[in-house]
Amino acid sequence: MAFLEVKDLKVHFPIKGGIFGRTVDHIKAVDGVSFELEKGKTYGLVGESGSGKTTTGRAIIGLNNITSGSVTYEGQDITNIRRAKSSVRKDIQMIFQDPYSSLNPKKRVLDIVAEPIRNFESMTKKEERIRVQELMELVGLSPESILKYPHEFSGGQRQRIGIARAVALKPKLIVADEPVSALDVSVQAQVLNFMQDIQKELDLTYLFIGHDLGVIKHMCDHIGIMYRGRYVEEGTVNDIFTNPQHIYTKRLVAAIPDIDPNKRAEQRAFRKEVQTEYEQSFNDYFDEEGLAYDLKPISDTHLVALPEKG
Ligand SMILES: Nc1ncnc2c1ncn2[C@@H]1O[C@H](COP(=O)(O)OP(=O)(O)OP(=O)(O)O)[C@@H](O)[C@H]1O
Repeated sequence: MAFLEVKDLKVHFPIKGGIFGRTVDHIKAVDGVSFELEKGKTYGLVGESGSGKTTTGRAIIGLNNITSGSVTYEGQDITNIRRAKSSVRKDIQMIFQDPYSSLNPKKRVLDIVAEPIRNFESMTKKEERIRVQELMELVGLSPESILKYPHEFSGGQRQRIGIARAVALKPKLIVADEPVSALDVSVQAQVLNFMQDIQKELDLTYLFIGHDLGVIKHMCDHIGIMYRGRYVEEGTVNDIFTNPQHIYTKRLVAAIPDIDPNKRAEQRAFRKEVQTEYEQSFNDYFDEEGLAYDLKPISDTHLVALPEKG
């Protein structure tokens, strides 16, 4: 049994129009996505802006309505997670992209981090304070800082507060939506390494949403590549980085900056080869609307749900 199974997930947003504000069309933000998460591992959802990654994560956690498909967590159907038992809702939490806007600037850290505790548990004020102080220590901030406001912290520290809030209820699964992309490059690695440390310490499973393949490679065991609401490819980190199949994935991999000076020539050659393949065979990979066709799976674990060509 998979820890989390997402099956043929669709999230369509209505587009209203006309004088009566009727639904005239839909944005197919997520249009048939399937994948499985293994306990204790990190699964990455990758794709360019607008490909549907965030909507997928938000739908799992109940922040977007699911149009069709299903989500199963430890064998229980949680497609409508807002109606699920509170023990399940406590188990799945989210870390948001931007620690500048996701923390209420008018609230003290104590109230920000205690919010999920107040929603789900009954603690005395004293117990709550002790719990938040412990969480501060866990994320590497001083227990006294619970009386400060978000603006008194740096970006990296703010994201640590976001992480403290996300782990306050001892969850098992965390949807991390681009948790470092709003941070200075110099602190990104610290926050990522910290996320890996607490993953081990708290036995967490991550659904890690990102567009930076360098970050994804560092964090993830398995990756799904999204393009316009669908999967184009899925596989282990090794599969995707050493043997990408779809031209879209190849282009993403080819675009990773050259860090290792010994591999620069190799990377340049790969980039050129990918560009030539892209120009020569666009019609083999995409239909007239620019939607990607399915390709042969790299491994048996592939769950690509795209139309067959032809
Ligand atoms: N609440 C909403 N109402 C209407 N359209 C939406 C809504 N949320 C997202 N969309 C649209 O759905 C599509 C997918 O958006 P989504 O944010 O999931 O992509 P993403 O891959 O996470 O991109 P980014 O990296 O920019 O966050 C986009 O076209 C977006 O404009």
